[in-house]
Amino acid sequence: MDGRVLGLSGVTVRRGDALLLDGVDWSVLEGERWVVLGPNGAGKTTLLSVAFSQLYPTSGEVEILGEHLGRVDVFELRPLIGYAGAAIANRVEQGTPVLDLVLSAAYGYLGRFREEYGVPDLGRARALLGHWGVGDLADREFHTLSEGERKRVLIARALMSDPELLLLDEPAAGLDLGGREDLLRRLGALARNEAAPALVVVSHHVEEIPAGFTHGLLLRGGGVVAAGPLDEVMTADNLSETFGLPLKVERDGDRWNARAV
Ligand SMILES: Nc1ncnc2c1ncn2[C@@H]1O[C@H](COP(=O)(O)OP(=O)(O)OP(=O)(O)O)[C@@H](O)[C@H]1O
Repeated sequence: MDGRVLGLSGVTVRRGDALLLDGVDWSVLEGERWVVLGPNGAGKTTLLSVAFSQLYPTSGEVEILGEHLGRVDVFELRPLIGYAGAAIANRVEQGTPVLDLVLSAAYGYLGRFREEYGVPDLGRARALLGHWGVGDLADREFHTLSEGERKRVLIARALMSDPELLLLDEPAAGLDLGGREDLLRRLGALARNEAAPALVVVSHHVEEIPAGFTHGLLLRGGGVVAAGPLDEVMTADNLSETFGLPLKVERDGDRWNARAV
């Protein structure tokens, strides 16, 4: 695998006349922690769907964990990739208990208790929920949880199969200030854990980049504006081009903020 967890080369996704991704080149190496930033409609979710082996590009090459998309059984590949986002949350059946949702991830499906789980699985699921601060919600129905609680449950679920690549689509969206800061603190701790998988987090806001993140990919109109180490990528010029307005960008310790000028 050469230390490369994800490799996209000339990846283009078309739907009718729409160009969702436009010749994207991108590599993620073991140990890297990436944020993907861009405005609404930039192609971030589309990019994550490709990285999760859920969407095949119209053209270009995709290598995930050393396997080439199109030449690998994606049902064997997907348990090695953790994914959390609205695409999962929206598909959870009404009445699904939190613990079942987390457990089912280890078997590559979504939802209800369908088979006998081993004691180690149960222990791991409860431990992950506890680690993400939602251990007391294990027996609640997923759809009765608050937005912040759901986000944390979905991250625990994404980690259940001990993935080598973790993809989080807008984990902080919809959270209040306290919920956002709590989640960013937990993601920061994950980022600093050397045993953690390679991380890719999608966001609209530079304020949501957790401490400890190393790289950034800026997307606009399906194309890459800039990609590389955060210090090189997070310039006012790059972010202004990405979001289509003049921005001032500041780094405050391990965190970033941006505002219009
Ligand atoms: N099936 C489709 N047919 C046509 N256009 C599509 C289709 N799916 C997505 N798009 C368009 O592709 C673009 C990229 O969508 P995508 O969801 O990847 O963007 P995004 O960066 O995640 O946006 P947001 O931040 O709003 O979630 C959008 O303009 C969207 O309307």
